[in-house]
Amino acid sequence: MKVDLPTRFIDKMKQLLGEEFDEFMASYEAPRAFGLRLNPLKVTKEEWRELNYLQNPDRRIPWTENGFYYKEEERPGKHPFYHAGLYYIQEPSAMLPAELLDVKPGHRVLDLCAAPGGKSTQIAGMLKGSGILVANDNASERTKALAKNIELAGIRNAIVLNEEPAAIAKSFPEWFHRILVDAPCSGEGMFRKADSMVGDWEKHSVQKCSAMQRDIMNHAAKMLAPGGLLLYSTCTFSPEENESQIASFLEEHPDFVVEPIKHECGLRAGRPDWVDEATAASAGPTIVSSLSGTARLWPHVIEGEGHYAALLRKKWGSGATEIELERPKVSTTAIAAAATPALAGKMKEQRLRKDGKGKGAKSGSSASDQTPVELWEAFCKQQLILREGDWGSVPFSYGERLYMQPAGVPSLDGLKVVRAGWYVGEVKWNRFVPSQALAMGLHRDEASLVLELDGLDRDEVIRYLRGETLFVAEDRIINGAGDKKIKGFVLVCLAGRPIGWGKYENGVLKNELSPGWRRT
Ligand SMILES: C[S@@+](CC[C@H](N)C(=O)[O-])C[C@H]1O[C@@H](n2cnc3c(N)ncnc32)[C@H](O)[C@@H]1O
Repeated sequence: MKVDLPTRFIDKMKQLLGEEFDEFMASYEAPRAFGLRLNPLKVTKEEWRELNYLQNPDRRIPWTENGFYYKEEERPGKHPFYHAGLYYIQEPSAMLPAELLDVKPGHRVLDLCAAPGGKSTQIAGMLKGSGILVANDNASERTKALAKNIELAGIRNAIVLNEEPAAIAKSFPEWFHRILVDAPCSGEGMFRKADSMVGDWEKHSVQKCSAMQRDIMNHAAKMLAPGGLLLYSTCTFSPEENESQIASFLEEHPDFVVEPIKHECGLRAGRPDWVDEATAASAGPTIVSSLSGTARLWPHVIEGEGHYAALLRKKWGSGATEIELERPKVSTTAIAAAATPALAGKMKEQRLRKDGKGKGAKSGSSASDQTPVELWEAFCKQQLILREGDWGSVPFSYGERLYMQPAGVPSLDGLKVVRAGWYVGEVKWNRFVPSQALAMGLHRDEASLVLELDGLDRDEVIRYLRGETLFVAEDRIINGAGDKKIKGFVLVCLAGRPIGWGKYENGVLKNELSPGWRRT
């Protein structure tokens, strides 16, 4: 493929790469590599192989656990499995940073520049539903895609913010075990992916990006608990935004050190020799030489567009103790007992009603005193089959909207909150209406009524995804509650994974997919 690269970029790369420059340039003529990353919350590698979807299911992306190459013509973004959240389509190199962060179940993780959510969904897979993911982006429009991708992936333990890092740092001092700063950058590694990136590169200078990155990193540093890990990454090649950026950071933050990354699976060492003279002189040789422990992916070495990653550890302070990793123990019975958490973030959509009563709870023909939390509990009893201890979260109403918020989150007061937790539904006309996010986050066996669409009948699946009503014989509805009449909300599944709700009565399944979730 032909890419018109900026002359200034070519000259700079020639100077940096020396003998390797021709190979680097030749990579721009080669076809792009396409990647998808399995969502372990939905499918294991073995199950994926059995689904037999990709022509070559064994083409692993070497530096990731769940990444696979696919051929462009396979178009996985169009497949119904995409709508079931089985995978995320992601540029192969972009799968590296989250993989390096060593996220474990129970961790509190911040993804500070998260939209549209590629790395957040990857991190959530590593958390396996336990711990807390705070996903933030300062671009309001982009947080919509972020929230949707988190919901599509069936993530239950995430909070989505739309904030500047300085604001978050006030609420979460030294709170996170892991932080990812996938920084806004000049995007030199994206030139082959999108022509527009070349124009953007001309507009956003390397210097401007580097100042932004510095500010973001300074705030990230404040939020990391002692002993925690901070992963800084960019999809650009410029040393100013990579090695020099990290050298300056380490100089300003003597409580951080480079945690060396293993240079295997095509990863190359970071380049201390590319740190500019002034920065190198001021940071000193110990810091500069440690930069060889950072990593680069190069498009002429691996199948992918290229990336830079630096893993930094915050040293233990004197007397600091390992921050507690236990998952907060909240049983499902606590759903009934829990009060609304003391949290009143500045939600983007609505203002918090502290009495827990939404507008919907008061409107409608038969006014009732039931709060959204009570209506949600009633819905849980009728429509869901919950297991004791399944949900480490507490219900939280925001106007008519109901969230399950991971237990132990500090006050979000004053922050712009896009999702205060797992958005499970809202009260409309005095009834609880389950959300698409609830459907996507449930396991098939957690719903009382389930319809498994016939995977072989693509037509039925596509009609459902387009928002059409389906006519379904009653004996096809799986009735997990046993004694219940088959009527009401049915969790519609494909290959055992939810894709949305339908409302069933007398052979008719009314489609409950909202327009934003339908396939066009
Ligand atoms: C490289 S992209 C992130 C991609 C994302 N991590 C993913 O994997 O899908 C960088 C993001 O940083 C966001 N951003 C820019 N300045 C920011 C700031 N000061 N604070 C937080 N996010 C910022 C941009 O809106 C953009 O979405």
